[in-house]
Amino acid sequence: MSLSIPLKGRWKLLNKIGQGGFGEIYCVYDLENQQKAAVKMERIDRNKRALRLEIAVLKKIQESRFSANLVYCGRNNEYNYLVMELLGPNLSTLRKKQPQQRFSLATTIKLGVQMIHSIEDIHEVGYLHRDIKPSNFALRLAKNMKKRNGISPSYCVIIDFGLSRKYVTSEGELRPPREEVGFRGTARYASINSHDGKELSRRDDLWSLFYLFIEFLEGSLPWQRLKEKEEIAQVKKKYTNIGMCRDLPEEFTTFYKHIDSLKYEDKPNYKYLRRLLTDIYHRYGYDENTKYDWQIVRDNLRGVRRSPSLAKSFDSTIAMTGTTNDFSRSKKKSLIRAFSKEIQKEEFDKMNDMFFPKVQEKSQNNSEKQNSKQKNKIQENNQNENGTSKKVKENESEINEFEKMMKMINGEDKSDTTSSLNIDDDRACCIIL
Ligand SMILES: Nc1ncnc2c1ncn2[C@@H]1O[C@H](COP(=O)(O)OP(=O)(O)OP(=O)(O)O)[C@@H](O)[C@H]1O
Repeated sequence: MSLSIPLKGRWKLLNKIGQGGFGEIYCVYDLENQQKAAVKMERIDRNKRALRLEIAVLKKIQESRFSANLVYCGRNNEYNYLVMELLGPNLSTLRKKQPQQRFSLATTIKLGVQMIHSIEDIHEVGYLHRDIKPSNFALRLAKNMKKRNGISPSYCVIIDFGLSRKYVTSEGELRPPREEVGFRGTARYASINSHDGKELSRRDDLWSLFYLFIEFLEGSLPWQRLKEKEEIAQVKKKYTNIGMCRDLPEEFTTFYKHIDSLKYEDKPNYKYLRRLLTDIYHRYGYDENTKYDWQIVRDNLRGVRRSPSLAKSFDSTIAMTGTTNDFSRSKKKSLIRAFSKEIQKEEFDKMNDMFFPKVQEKSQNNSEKQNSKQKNKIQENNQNENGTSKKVKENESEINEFEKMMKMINGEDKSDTTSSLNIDDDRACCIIL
């Protein structure tokens, strides 16, 4: 596609930053506010479309600190597109850059608590994500960390709602499970229920998160090298908590047991799961100064060259956070004990609240202001963007639905909500290994 013509005369395409099964992600330059943003593009002649659903879910979780800011959605002759906040690297890329391709316990826990929050927030608005995996979490850029309405946004953000599904009815009741459904998600992280063709529920997003934790801490999963999803399923079924959590703090076994106890209809105890992680954090003596692995590696590179004493203290820090692979797991644990500070549980709770305050309502005022700003912008350019392509044959009602949603998202139609959209949840499904 041409990179020279700005989308809607406003977003100039700079470079491609991501490619997924459903679309391409570009970094764009916003000529209006001189800021960079990200655009997800989906060809309108594709058979399987996911962007409409993605926009609907992203809109619904805009109140969450764990979502990317939705800026605009539109269509031109070739693409449906979504303009959103530009994020940093995804967690899969970051992990692969770590020594032995694994994260420390501290980093895994800090990210883990945020990931549980983000999953809870999606569930709260009635959707399952159904594709929880490291590349579907990305870091927020430092310049976007400033408070919005007094609330600090999270550092780790959940993305990609192309495989989401509404699990409640419009009355808020749980949808009854279908007898048999096809495989959904990404084979490496999919729950056994998904392999078995069962209807997924809230517990399944947490199963994927559990596999993600193991990969973060161990550097790989036991089925890492397998390509066929049937083979992956066989190996997954052999691994119980004993095999998976053997070398990990006992709380991971408790985590496993909790999600294993959940039935289709059960609501997971998100708070309890977060608590299990923060208990480990507390016990190992990590505190608010404990850095993410990528920050340590960066500082380490700077510091070691400058001063030997600083280098020594970095060695201690690295031992505590487990970013080096020169230490065995037990050596790391004993070093952590040696360095750990005795902090009180109450203090830790305070610290946890400070890091991960509860999601609060953003002020109505602000979103109204945003809506009216966007409304003005869309009115200026409406003529060019809303026409349907003569070259591409499309289903009329689908176009109408997308445009209806565009109007609502971009602030032109305030009477509507995404829940009234007729989105066929499973149309976008595909098997991704
Ligand atoms: N807002 C963003 N800012 C920066 N990078 C992003 C953004 N959104 C997505 N990306 C990058 O693009 C990659 C692919 O994005 P996404 O998962 O949304 O696409 P997808 O087509 O649904 O992918 P998949 O088929 O893997 O599920 C992400 O892993 C991330 O690295």
